[in-house]
Amino acid sequence: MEKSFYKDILKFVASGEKMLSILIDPDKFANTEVETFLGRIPKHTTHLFIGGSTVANGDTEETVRALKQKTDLPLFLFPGDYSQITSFADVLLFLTLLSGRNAEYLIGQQVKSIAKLKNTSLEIIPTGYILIDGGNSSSVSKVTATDPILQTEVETIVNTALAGKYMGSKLIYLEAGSGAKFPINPEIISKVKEAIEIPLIVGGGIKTESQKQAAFQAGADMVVMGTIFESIISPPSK
Ligand SMILES: CC(C)=CCC/C(C)=C/CC/C(C)=C/CC/C(C)=C/COP(=O)(O)OP(=O)(O)O
Ligand SMILES: O=P(O)(O)OC[C@@H](O)CO
Ligand SMILES: [Mg+2]
Repeated sequence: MEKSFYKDILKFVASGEKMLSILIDPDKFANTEVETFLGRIPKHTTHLFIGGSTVANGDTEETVRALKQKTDLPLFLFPGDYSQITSFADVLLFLTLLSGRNAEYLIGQQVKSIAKLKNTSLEIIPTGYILIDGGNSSSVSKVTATDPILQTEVETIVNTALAGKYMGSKLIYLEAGSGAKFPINPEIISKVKEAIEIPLIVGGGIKTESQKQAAFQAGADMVVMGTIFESIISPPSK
């Protein structure tokens, strides 16, 4: 049977085994030090996400190729822009920014990406992406010119996740923004998890083991950590 990274995620969820993804921003990553990086991220890392809100053209592909040579971890593209798509990765998280009302990030980018998807074997996973206030102004908010949903707007967050599910999202990603001051409140995570059966990803501002465990206990199936691991290696002179 053909390999499916999405089915693997469903297996994790079914067994109750939690997933940890480390986010690599190609602009802040030294490709020559991939081995050092891989040696220092947590042993229980299950996935690598590669992407950034703004990444110079070609950088994502170089980083993906460097990683591919040194690891068997699944490489998931988590792009801020369709130009970051490269067929050397395993999966493309086909994001739609459900929290915003900017048509460019609801459908514009997705249409632009199609030319890049012809002749690739990337597995495409429709992903409803919901930006929630993390206490500071995030790059995603700036780049997309959209406001995050406030953490007090729990019903709106839950309804947004459900609407995403009915529109076909196979994953829901609750995002507090890279480098968020505070992560998403566990209460929000549990309310969303109660409402949707599809796998739930949570990220943004998670820096400590206890924050990670709190997200898992509340119902996150996968936690994404980025900024906290960026200091392991820094790029030469980007
Ligand atoms: C082509 C497709 C299907 C999607 C791309 C276009 C869409 C809809 C993107 C969603 C909105 C967006 C801009 C997401 C960016 C996600 C991301 C990689 C965040 C990480 O942000 P950093 O670049 O680490 O931020 P800092 O630079 O502040 O650390
Ligand atoms: O960089 P941090 O704050 O860990 O956030 C990770 C990810 O959710 C950002 O898109
Ligand atoms: Mg970042």
